[in-house]
Amino acid sequence: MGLLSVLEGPNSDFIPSKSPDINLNVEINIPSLLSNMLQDGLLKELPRGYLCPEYTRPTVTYDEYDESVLTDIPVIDLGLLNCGKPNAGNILLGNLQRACEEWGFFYLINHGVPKSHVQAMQKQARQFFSLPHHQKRRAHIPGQRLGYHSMQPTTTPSPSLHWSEGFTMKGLAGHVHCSEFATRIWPQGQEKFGFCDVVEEYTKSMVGLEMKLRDLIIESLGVDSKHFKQYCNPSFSSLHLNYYPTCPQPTNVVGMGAHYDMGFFTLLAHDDVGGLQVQHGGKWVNVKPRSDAFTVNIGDMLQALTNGRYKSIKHRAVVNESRERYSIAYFLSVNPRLDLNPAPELVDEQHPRLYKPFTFLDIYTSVRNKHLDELSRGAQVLEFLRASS
Ligand SMILES: O=C(O)CCC(=O)C(=O)O
Ligand SMILES: [Fe+2]
Repeated sequence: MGLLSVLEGPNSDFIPSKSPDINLNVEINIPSLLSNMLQDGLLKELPRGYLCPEYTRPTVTYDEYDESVLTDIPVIDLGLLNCGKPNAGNILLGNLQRACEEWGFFYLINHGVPKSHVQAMQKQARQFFSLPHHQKRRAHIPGQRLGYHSMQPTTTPSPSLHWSEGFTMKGLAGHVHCSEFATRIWPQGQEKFGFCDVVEEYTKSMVGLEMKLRDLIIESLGVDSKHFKQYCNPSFSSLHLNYYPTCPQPTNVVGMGAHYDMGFFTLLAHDDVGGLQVQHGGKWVNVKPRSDAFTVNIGDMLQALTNGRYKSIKHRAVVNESRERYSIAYFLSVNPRLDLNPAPELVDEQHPRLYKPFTFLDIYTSVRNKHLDELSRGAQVLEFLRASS
């Protein structure tokens, strides 16, 4: 089979290469195709653009679990809300407060989202990413953090390409715009209805859960909720599907480089293949997927609104040689045009204001571009917004 015919379509996104890694003068930055070509022997080596510099190379492989640390990862049980036991609600709020202060990350169990909704969404993600490349590309919108990307655009610049593909849908109050994408991907097919129905059902579940969790997080801070709600009312949310194909050199690449999520918090549904790593106490920790749980990570905007009390956590995704992986991230973000100010109750003499006022939009229009190098080396964007600098 000729190399170009592997691209299976007229519209493929190969990029002319200055120093070709393969015989033809093209470099194909599509991890799923590269993975197949490496397996079939059509390609001998990973294209150089994917190889990590030493300092970002994964040091822990995807399934090395440190049980002693795993048992420390906080577990937040929403079942405590309705269990009828006295004081259960306060126990839940205390647990949540500690999880957000000490980790910025937790497993969320008894969350009320039916397993069937998660499984249906995972099935749709698998179906979408297994389409021929030219068909997935119909959902590609150049230059935007929206739609399908074979080169994932992440908020944090990365020194190497990510070994993953992504598909982002955005919308307000959980109404993510799905049907335009679906009609482009399947102009004649019935598949579009199935896809949109599942996305709608899943996001509806996520909105319910997101609101419940948002209110609990605010309650756990013991502050007036009005201050927080102005930033996420209506909720600015997005649904992001991740696909990590198998890779023959998993310790030389990253599925998704180290980053902090920018928003309020992220609800992540995993399949049973590990790959998420979070940084805690200076070490990378592999997070074992739990089929009964979402993982939740606090984002930078919540860190700023709480004046640094709740921590955004650095995380990344690693890949492996034998099992492809899918994850579904639901991001709750903030109104991009509002100045972010901490809750007044969280600023006092002992806790002076940590960050200057800034908007979410400022990050994209100026802050990020001024600090690309530091960010690609793992810095958090909030470091450049310190009130004292
Ligand atoms: O797939 C994962 O485990 C991580 C995904 C992630 O961090 C993201 O989509 O922001
Ligand atoms: Fe993330």
